[in-house]
Amino acid sequence: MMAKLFRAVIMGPPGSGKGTISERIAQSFGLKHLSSGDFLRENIAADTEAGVLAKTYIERGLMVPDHVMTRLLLPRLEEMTRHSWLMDGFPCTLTQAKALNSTCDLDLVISLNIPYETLKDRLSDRWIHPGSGRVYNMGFNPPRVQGRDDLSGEPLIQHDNDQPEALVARLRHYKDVAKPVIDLYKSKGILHTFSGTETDKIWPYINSLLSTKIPSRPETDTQHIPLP
Ligand SMILES: Nc1ccn([C@@H]2O[C@H](COP(=O)(O)OP(=O)(O)OP(=O)(O)O)[C@@H](O)[C@H]2O)c(=O)n1
Ligand SMILES: Nc1nc2c(ncn2[C@@H]2O[C@H](COP(=O)(O)OP(=O)(O)O)[C@@H](O)[C@H]2O)c(=O)[nH]1
Repeated sequence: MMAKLFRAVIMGPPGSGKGTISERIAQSFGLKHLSSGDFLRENIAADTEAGVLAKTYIERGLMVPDHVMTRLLLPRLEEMTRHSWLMDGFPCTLTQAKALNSTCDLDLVISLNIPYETLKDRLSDRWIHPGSGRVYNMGFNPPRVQGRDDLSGEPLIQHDNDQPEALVARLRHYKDVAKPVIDLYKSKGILHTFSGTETDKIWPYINSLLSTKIPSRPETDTQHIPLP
């Protein structure tokens, strides 16, 4: 158990490597990786009231409204009183960031800055294991057996909104809504931006930054936990 709890957020456009880097951080530093997208999908699968509502937006390629996101996520974060965590995919908007701010003090925000062409290439080749949120890429980190998750052997899927037609609008939207969030974290002095086209080249910088902030000893029970 770490002496001081550590709260971090990772931001970046779709395909920027938030999930991939979050997994590495979780493994190296023992933080819980919390994924808002996985949490939404679980709520949808479980037909919860918020999940049913969220689905109507996600199906249309829209962002889930702030009040639904905060109602879903903040109570879960408030319960995480004994763990250090890294939140991936939330906050997306200034309203969400302000709501998160009133719940907890963040120690650090990582922002990924990746060129559009790179995002497009990666996402058209992204495969996901829906049960766990594990992410593959046919070139970068292919599954051991094509089309199957390494651990469960279950089939992998692709998201429709990862295809290039949907991506331009998603990226434009990300830029618009993320700008004030990034400015907020910059003004708080907790923003760290990393730019590049390869996760393996960005990772050492993130790793060394975090090494100065938290002990690099993995807990035994970490890795990716979708929020319950
Ligand atoms: N704060 C958030 C996080 C997610 N979503 C919705 O949930 C979907 C799935 O979330 P996630 O898995 O984080 O997004 P991805 O589509 O995988 O995007 P990314 O590539 O950034 O991971 C998003 O497309 C969006 O509709 C949202 O509205 N608000
Ligand atoms: N080719 C390549 N693919 C990568 C790299 N980093 C991540 N990916 C893949 O790109 C896709 C998007 O990464 P992901 O972590 O899901 O990004 P997120 O949308 O920001 O969470 C996934 O299929 C990853 O496996 C990289 O450096 N090179």
